[in-house]
Amino acid sequence: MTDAVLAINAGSSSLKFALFAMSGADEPGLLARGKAEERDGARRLVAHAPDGGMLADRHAASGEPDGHGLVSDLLAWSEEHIGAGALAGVGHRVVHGGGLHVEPARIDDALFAALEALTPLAPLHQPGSLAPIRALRAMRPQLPQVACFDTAFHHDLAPPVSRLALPRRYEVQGLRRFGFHGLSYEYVARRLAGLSPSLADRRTVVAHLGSGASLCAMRHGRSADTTMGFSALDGLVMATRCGAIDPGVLLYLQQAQGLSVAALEHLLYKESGLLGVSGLSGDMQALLKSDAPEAAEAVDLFCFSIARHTAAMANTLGGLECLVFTGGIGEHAAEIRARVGERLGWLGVAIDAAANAAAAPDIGAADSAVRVLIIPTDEEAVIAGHTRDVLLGR
Ligand SMILES: Nc1ncnc2c1ncn2[C@@H]1O[C@H](COP(=O)(O)OP(=O)(O)O)[C@@H](O)[C@H]1O
Ligand SMILES: CC(=O)OP(=O)(O)O
Ligand SMILES: [Mg+2]
Repeated sequence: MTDAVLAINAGSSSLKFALFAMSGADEPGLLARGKAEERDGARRLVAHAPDGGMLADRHAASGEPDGHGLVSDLLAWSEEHIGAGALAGVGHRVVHGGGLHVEPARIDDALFAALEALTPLAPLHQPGSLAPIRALRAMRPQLPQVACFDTAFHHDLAPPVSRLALPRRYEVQGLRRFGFHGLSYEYVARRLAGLSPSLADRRTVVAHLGSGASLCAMRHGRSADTTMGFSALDGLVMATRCGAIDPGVLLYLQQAQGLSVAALEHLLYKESGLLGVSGLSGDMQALLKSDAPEAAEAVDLFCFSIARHTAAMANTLGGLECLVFTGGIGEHAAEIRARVGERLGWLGVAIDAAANAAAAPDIGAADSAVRVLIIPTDEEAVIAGHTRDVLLGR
């Protein structure tokens, strides 16, 4: 087996991963893809071959005192699969790179400490990004690890897009809008360019709709604007996050209702969004199946929020010529795509019902002024490509 890289995309409760061959080609070759998660006192690792065939479905009882269980399961399985000694390095999605970390970089003590210091900026994500890095540093100090930043794709956003309307002294301290989901947007930008250069030059809004959700106003393969800002709370309504909210609400909850900072953080990141409005679930599939009126209202607010912010992104671009859906909801929820498309009819969006139901790559109606595409994202492929390049020194 040739040398391989392991790409880790860690979330708050699960860890998506993929193994890629370290070929010299532009796109590293996929060897396996899977998920490791820990819930209800048990760990589970599932891996699939590129053709979808099952490679592993392993279960273990929780109880690693150092919390390294998922990572040691993953390392053990990876090395069994590709052969001992064949793992050249591990790449990670690191949600926050702050203003300083843009290029993918080999992780040393100094970089790890710098990324830990950014935790308050992404309290839901940064600990999840750093936990597998910490575990692997302890288990395999010699194994090269590379950080790839979700903020990087948006790093050259400039005022007014990047600016918060706060006193200047805060901007001097580094408070600005950063933007996230950059590895996904980088993948989509590459795919658009691969489809045709003229497509990449269109004024495009990419809707990354997963548990976290954001939009990117994109043109010529670059970010022109995005709905997430200083933190991953801003913009769209999400699974458990509120999205854009009147800051006066936060003052009211603290002043009039006595909510602590910790309680407020929990409310905004974990109890709001689709979960908060439905009172049932933050999972779109569950909400679409539910008969409860609150579930329908949560879905309606989600679609409204996407359309409202798409209009704002179109404003930044000076028009809308292409709309791309990606992420778990964007790729799989035809009803959400249809409802967003209906709301955006005034901007020239028209979705073909049959193409949409079939999740075709191109779902725009024949008379749509806007191209409408579904592009399944692959953050792990982007991580693997960057990791290989860093390891090869290019
Ligand atoms: N067939 C489907 N229909 C509707 N929603 C779906 C479908 N498949 C996945 N989803 C939704 O996609 C979301 C997860 O998206 P994903 O991009 O995997 O999330 P994450 O941010 O955790 O990576 C969930 O809300 C899930 O219900
Ligand atoms: C940045 C972010 O929101 O990530 P996720 O979608 O994985 O929650
Ligand atoms: Mg995601």
